[in-house]
Amino acid sequence: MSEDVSFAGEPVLRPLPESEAELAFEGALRPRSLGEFVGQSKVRGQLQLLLRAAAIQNRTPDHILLAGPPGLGKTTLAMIVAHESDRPLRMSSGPAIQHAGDLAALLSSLTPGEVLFIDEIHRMARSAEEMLYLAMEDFRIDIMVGKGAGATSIPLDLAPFTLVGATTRSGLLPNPLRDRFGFTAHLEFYDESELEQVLHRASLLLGLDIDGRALAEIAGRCRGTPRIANRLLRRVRDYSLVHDRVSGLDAVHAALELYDVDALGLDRLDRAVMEIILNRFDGGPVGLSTLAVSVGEEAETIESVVEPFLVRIGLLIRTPRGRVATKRAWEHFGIARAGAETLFDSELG
Ligand SMILES: Nc1ncnc2c1ncn2[C@@H]1O[C@H](COP(=O)(O)OP(=O)(O)OP(=O)(O)O)[C@@H](O)[C@H]1O
Repeated sequence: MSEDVSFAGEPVLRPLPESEAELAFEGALRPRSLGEFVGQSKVRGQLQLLLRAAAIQNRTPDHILLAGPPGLGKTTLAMIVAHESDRPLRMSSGPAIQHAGDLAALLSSLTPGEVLFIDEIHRMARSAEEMLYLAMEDFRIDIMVGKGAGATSIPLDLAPFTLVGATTRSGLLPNPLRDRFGFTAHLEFYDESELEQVLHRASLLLGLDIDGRALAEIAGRCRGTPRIANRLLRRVRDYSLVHDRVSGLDAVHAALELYDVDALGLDRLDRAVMEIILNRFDGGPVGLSTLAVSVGEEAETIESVVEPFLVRIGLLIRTPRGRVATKRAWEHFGIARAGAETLFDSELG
């Protein structure tokens, strides 16, 4: 059985109750304090300072913007901000706030000191965004009553609150909104040693007895993303449950092969994209829309989910003429080009 482990004085982690361990959705594995939160040490230090200063002055912490790709811990940190400042948390999302009235109802119902988390804040309606400017700065909103010439605005004071916004597309936020956050944290992808810590912690909570080599193998294939790490760990757990004779590393290799995750962490869609570029477009360049149609996916999915990873691990480059496969891509997919240098070389001169 896995040993107890504490994170720098944090509560000792013990396996979840059997029922919860079996249903261990993300929530059950989610860190509940900054001490349990693995990696992102700079962000953790900045948040800890901001929260402690607010506590000393007995005021609500400044508004916080959490930016970064999916699965890196933005929601987790929002929950930790509420937990560490011992304040209630209210959760919403940009898509759920499609009118200023939606936001007015939300803001006016907040209790003093409440933490309001708005996920995907870049997808909030513009009219609501403009209402947020005054709310963030003066804890006040102006409610428009009536229409046309007879319309009047009624000021409504709000309870002081802390807004935590999360976004995967910070470039889409208008400057007036971005400027009103007292602190913006940029979450980076995790390195393999941090992901091994995430996995070790999750294995303790899941009551999994899995060796370090197996955790290292998973860490190398989860695209620098804790959400993916935990998901792959659960698949390995399932595989070991069904094939109870299989050891840690064998279970990892067998499970990840079954779920189509290769040695670099590429999944089915990643490989489909790369194989189209390599085989159908001879390494590229190929435009985003052509690529999306060829693999039958939305261009947005290709651009915001698939490509950042392929670029980050050096299989793809984005050029003005389109996407181009790198030499490493040809090697990884074991496709020899007949003699000629890859376009990648000529692209870079
Ligand atoms: N630093 C971390 N340490 C340990 N586990 C983590 C960490 N960050 C994230 N996780 C795990 O990954 C899961 C996903 O994290 P989270 O939901 O916070 O990501 P997110 O950035 O909000 O994603 P999205 O942008 O898709 O909403 C969490 O449930 C948690 O179990």
